[in-house]
Amino acid sequence: MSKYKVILLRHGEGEWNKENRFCSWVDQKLSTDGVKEAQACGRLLREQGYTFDVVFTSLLSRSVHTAWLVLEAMRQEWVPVVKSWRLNERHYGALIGLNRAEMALNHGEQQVKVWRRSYNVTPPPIDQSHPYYQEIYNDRRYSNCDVSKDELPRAESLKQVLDRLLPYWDGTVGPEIRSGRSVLISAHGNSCRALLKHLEGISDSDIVNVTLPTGTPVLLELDESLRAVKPRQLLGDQVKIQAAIKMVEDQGKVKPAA
Ligand SMILES: O=C(O)[C@@H](CO)OP(=O)(O)O
Repeated sequence: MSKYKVILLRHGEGEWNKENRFCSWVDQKLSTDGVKEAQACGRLLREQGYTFDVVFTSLLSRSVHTAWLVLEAMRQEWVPVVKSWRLNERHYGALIGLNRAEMALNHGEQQVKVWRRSYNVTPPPIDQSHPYYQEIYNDRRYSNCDVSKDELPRAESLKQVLDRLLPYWDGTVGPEIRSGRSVLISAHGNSCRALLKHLEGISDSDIVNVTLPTGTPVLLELDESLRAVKPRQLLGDQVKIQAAIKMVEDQGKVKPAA
C-alpha cells in the first residue's frame, strides 16, 4: 500500500547538456531553457497541489538552482534546502568534458551507451593531467564533506553511485520521509537513476533502458519500507516527455552530417 509520496527531479537543462558534453562534476550553470524548465516544473507542482517540507540537492549549482526556481514558482522559498555531494551526478572520470557524439564516432555508439547507461562499467578515472581535475578537487565545496577529498571518487559506475548514495538515503533522506515530511530531491540524471534502481528494484540489465529527461518531476509512491509500490509517474505532457527522453538517448549517437 502506498504510504509516502516523494518527488524526484533531474535538474533543468545545463549549458553542457546543450553542447552535448559529459558534465558530471563540472559545475555548469543552467541554460536559459533550463531555467524555464525548472520554473515550469515548479508551476506544475503548485497547480497539482504539492507542498514540500524539505528539499535535498547535490553540491552542484544546477541542482541547487533548480530547487530554488521550483520553490520560487511554488511560493515556498522558505523551505529548507539540504545539500550533499552524495547526490552529485555520477563521476564520469576521464570522459568529463568530452562530446558524446564525437565519442560515438570514435568509439562506436554501443560503447558510449555502455559508458552512459550500464550498471557495472566504470569509465577510465580522471587524473591530474585532465583539464578539469584542479577545478573539481580544489573546489572549497568539497572541503567539508563526510569523506576527505582523497576519498572522493575519480570515476564511478552507476553501481558506485548507488554505493555512495545509499548511506545518505538510509541515514538522512529516508528518516525525513518516514517522519511524515514531504520531500523533493533535486539531483541529476544518473544519481536519480541509481535511486530509482534501488527503490523500484530494477535489475542490472533493465536499468540500461531507464533515461530521465531534464526538469521533469517524477512521482514515486513508497510503502512502509520505502520501496516503490507502483510504477513511477513522470508528471506533465506525456508526448513532450517521451520526446525529451528520446533527445537524451540520442545524445550518444553519431551526429548526422549537416
Ligand atoms: O553529463 C552528465 O554528467 C550526464 C547527464 O547529466 O550525462 P549522461 O546523460 O550521458 O549520463
